[in-house]
Amino acid sequence: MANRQDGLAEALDNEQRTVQRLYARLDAARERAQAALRQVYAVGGALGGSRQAMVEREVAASEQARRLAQLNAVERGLCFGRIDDSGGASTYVGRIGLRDQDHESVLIDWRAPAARLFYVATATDPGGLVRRRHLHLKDRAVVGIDDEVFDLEGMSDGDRRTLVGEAALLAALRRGRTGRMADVVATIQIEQDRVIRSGLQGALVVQGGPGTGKTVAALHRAAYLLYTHRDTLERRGVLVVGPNPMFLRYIGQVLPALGETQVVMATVGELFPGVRAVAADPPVAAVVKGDLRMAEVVAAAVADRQRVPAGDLEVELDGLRLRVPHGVCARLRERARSVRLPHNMARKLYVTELLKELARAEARALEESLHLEELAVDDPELAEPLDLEGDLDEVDIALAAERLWGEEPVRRAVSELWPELTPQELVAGLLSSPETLWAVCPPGLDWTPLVRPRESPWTVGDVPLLDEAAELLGRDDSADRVAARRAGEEWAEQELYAREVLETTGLLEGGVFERADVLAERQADDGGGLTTAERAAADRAWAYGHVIVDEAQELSPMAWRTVIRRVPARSLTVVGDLAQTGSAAGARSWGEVLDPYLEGRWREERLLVNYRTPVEIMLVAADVLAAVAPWQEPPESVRDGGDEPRAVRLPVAELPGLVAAELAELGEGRLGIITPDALHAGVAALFPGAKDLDAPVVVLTVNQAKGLEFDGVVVVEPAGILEQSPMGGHDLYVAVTRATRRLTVAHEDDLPAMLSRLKSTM
Ligand SMILES: Nc1ncnc2c1ncn2[C@@H]1O[C@H](COP(=O)(O)OP(=O)(O)OP(=O)(O)O)[C@@H](O)[C@H]1O
Repeated sequence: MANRQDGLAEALDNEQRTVQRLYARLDAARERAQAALRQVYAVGGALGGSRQAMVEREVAASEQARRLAQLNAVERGLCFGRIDDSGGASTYVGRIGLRDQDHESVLIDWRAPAARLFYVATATDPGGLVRRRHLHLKDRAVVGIDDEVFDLEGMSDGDRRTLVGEAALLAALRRGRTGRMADVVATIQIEQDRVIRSGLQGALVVQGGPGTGKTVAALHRAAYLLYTHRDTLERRGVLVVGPNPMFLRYIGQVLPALGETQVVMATVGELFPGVRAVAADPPVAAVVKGDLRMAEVVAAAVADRQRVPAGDLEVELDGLRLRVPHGVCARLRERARSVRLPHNMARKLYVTELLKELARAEARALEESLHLEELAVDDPELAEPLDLEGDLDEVDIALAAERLWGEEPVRRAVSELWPELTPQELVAGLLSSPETLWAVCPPGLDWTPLVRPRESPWTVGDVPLLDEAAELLGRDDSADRVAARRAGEEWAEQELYAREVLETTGLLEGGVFERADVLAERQADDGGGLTTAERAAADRAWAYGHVIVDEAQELSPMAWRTVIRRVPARSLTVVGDLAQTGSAAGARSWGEVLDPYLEGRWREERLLVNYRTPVEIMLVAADVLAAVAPWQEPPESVRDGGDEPRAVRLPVAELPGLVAAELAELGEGRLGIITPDALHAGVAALFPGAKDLDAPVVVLTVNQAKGLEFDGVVVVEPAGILEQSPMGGHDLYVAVTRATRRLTVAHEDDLPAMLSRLKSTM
């Protein structure tokens, strides 16, 4: 025993020395990046040099600043593993790659091919390794190690573990939840590694039950792809689409902790710059809005705004009546449509042509009025009709058209026939007009649930309609508008950033810059100083290099259209669980939603192990799954020995007592209270302050809880969750699979049959 202890102490000592050396290399790399940053600004004096030189300096500076940020991000847990091969060589694996003074590699980035064995070696297939070691660090000190020795000779069948680094994994899983997802770079499992390192090309679907690490694997995949395809992806950017803002906050720290800060995160409701939709439609309206036929509806609504007057077009101008025959108006509309340009662009052509017709009409009207005057003076000499129209040449017509465009009655008449439209005007107008909906919806599509007042707030389901409208109306200037609006905010941010740069680099003391605003101005000079991620987020038409869609089962067919438009290269990671589909407009099969765009050219990986929910809770969840998606196998839980789930019958008003008892059981842990939509406000009122993920208690609807997890969960009134929508059973499955340790069901109504395993106490 003493020998083993001595051996461990010695191993810790040795590893401590190595880790110290690695941190020294990290410090040296930081100093180099800081010096390089200082150098960039020092070259050519404070503000001198050509514009070209300045731009180059800014590019170099932002590269060094990014490097510095990355080196700072990897401080915690810099090195977490070591692999030893049968030839006696050891390789250390960490959050970043580092080299010594002789340029020899001393730490391998976890994403590099050489680090792969750390994740995929198993007892049955050790790939030439004799040992894998997990290092546990507290700050810069090695506080523990876990070894797996791949000694096939001495191993029985039962010993052949399927979990990689089991001890380290279980230790990671036992940690209390903080309200923010953490990276799992030290304990990635083989099936997750396959997802993470799958190629960039094409679409990868990751289907897996609750807690199988779909989200965490997808985020590590983003980091892996950025590392492996840095050039392409930094230029084009990576977009992560999540189900709601709370979820995006929950996962928001994972990529920065992996040194990657240039990823855009958005809900579908945020994909249209300038609109921030959070409200949800009632299920019936969501289904209609999400139907692919809505693309035709929007197209028909645009066409409906390109009109021909009922009779001739008549415009009163300075006592003259300009008349363009109905047939001519119809011909002009056909001609403008036939160029197949978006509405607002084709409008230019239409307006030009119509103004020319109006110019001719004006000449005719003038002729006519002169003729009448002449008739009135009764001079047969002068009564010969004039031919003013015939006398006009092209230049006269163009000049007259230009003059007419300045006349309000003309503008009004033209705009009634072919108005300039924003997507917002078109969609708000369409949804508030039963007559238009009736006229433009195809038979069989029940448009009645769509009707609403014109000033209604935007819903998430509106965003794909706005996006569709933007495509049909023409390249919009949303990026410019957002940029203009942000210009003010940006300046404040620029200055703050510049101040930080000055402080971290010491440029302030060096006297290179005295004022942060001077530096900020120079940064602003370079295309507004926006990063790829910022430019991409502000531009509706941005083409991303890769898009990750999480909780992808929730997207409607129309939402898919919007997302796919963002990634012309069709390089996608689609992550979800069809048994958790809560939206009535959501997916029932991956083929159904993806085939229209990918024609079967997508591959699927399945994740089968549940890292969140203990066996005891999963038994309850499995009953729900059997009732709502009997074709799906529940995932297998890694954890066991959790507390027995229970049900308590009590009125909602008594929840605070139950929650206090649950918190006492959890000790340090955090608790989520999940309610039916209808009870949410009432329950939230019982727990003031329980709104944010950082609070010890948070009250959520199932929709808000999607993708999140808590040490303990209280599910309130499951019968209400079941009944709240056609997908209520799926919602209940989501609710009962959020806990890592304790699940308690609080109910006043009878428990649904699918929860009969729970014995209710008063
Ligand atoms: N390899 C791993 N090492 C340590 N923890 C892991 C690992 N894989 C998953 N986890 C943890 O398991 C939990 C569930 O992971 P995640 O949220 O990614 O699952 P999910 O499949 O997206 O779940 P859901 O479908 O319910 O949203 C998280 O706390 C995650 O950190």
